[in-house]
Amino acid sequence: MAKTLIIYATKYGTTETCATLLQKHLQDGAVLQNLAQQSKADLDAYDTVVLGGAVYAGRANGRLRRFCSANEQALLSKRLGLFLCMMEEGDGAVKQLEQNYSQALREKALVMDYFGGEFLFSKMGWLARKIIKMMSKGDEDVHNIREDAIKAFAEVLNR
Ligand SMILES: Cc1cc2nc3c(=O)[nH]c(=O)nc-3n(C[C@H](O)[C@H](O)[C@H](O)COP(=O)(O)O)c2cc1C
Repeated sequence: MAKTLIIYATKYGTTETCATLLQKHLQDGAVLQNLAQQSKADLDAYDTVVLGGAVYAGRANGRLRRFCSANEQALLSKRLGLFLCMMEEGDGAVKQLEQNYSQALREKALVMDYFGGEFLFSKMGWLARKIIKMMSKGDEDVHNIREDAIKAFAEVLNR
């Protein structure tokens, strides 16, 4: 039985890409769970749980936030990893992690990081496309996944 469960929420697919990259770097054969397909998890079956989602207008994916608050007690008994996808970097990204995961989860986490993000225009609805086009001053897809951070995150959990 795999010992690690990676639970994630995504709107445009980037968090899923990052979760899959993380799965490849984890040694014990982690299982992926998309909260849009299955919103409840059998946490008893795993000793390590990774939570991930993306930030939109300063807030993490609602499915992820709801899962974290509904399962906080169970999550606090696990080896825990927390990540978020976003375009912000540095201090801004650290602030998003602090604002979107509870203090209890952050204190319990063995590892917490941001994995970067992407703008994938073909996957956005018209409103998001319009807003992001204005913000990024262009309509070219942007790929900014921090693969080194994903690898380093996995290495902590592999110890
Ligand atoms: C409508 C919209 C709002 C966004 N707001 C933010 C934001 O406030 N801060 C940020 O760092 N990134 C923001 N992003 C970037 C997303 O976090 C990034 O596109 C991420 O890769 C999306 O992940 P997903 O494909 O898993 O949904 C936004 C993207 C969209 C489309």
